[in-house]
Amino acid sequence: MFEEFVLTASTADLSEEPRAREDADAVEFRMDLADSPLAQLDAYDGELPLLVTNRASWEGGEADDLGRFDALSTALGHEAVAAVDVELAALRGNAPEGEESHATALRDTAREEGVAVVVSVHDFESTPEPAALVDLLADAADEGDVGKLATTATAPADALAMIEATHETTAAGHRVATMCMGEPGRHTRAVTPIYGSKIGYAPVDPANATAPGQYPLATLRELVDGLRGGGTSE
Ligand SMILES: O=C1C[C@@](O)(C(=O)O)C[C@@H](O)[C@@H]1O
Repeated sequence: MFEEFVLTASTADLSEEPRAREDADAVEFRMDLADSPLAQLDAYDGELPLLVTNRASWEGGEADDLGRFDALSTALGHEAVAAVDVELAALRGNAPEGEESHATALRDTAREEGVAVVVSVHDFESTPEPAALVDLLADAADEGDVGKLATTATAPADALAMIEATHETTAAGHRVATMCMGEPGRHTRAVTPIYGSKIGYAPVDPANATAPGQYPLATLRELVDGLRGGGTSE
C-alpha cells in the first residue's frame, strides 16, 4: 500500500463506506471521533481497506489516554485494516509518559500483521520553513512506511514551502504524504500528489470534515486525477 497515491475517505462512521467507494481508494477510520469504534470494526464488511487513526488529544485528536493503543492493537487484527497511523512524537518520546513504549510496540505488531505504518506530524498553528519541513518528513518516513505531515497555511508561501518539501523528500527517496490545513493551503491537497505525496484525505460528508480546508471527497478525486493526466492532448 502507498506505492501509488491513495485517496482516503475520512470518517468516524464506517456505515458511510458504500458512499465512498466510487471516489476513494481506502477509508481513514477516525476511531477517536467514533462511537463504539471496535464494535464498528467488528461489523465492517465493506470493500475498501481501512487506515485506522486514533488521534491523541495532545496532537489535535480526541483520544486522551494510553488506552488508544489497546484499541489500535485490537484493530490491527481485523482483516480489513491495511494501515495504522502513529504520531511521530509518540515514537520519538516527545509525548506524554508511556507513549513511546506503547507506540513502538504497536509498530512491531503492525509489522508482524503486515499492516503499513503511517507516521504523522501535525502543526495546527503554522508552517515551518522548508528545511524544517524536510527534516520532519525525513524523520517521519524513517520511522514507518510513510511519513505524513499536515501543517497550517496562513499565506501562499506556506503552501509553496509544503510543495517544495514534498518534492525534495520524494526526490531523496522518502515516501511521504503532505497537505496544508486552512484556506490558503487548500490547493496543496490537490497539488502535492504531483510532487510525490502518497495519501489524500477528504470527508465523505463535507459537514464532517476531519481537518480545516479539506475538499469534499468527489472534488479531491476529480482534482487529483484531472491534474495528473487524462487530458485530451499531450
Ligand atoms: O492526519 C490527518 C490529515 C488530516 O489532518 C488532514 O489535514 O486532512 C485529516 C486527519 O483525519 C488525518 O488523520
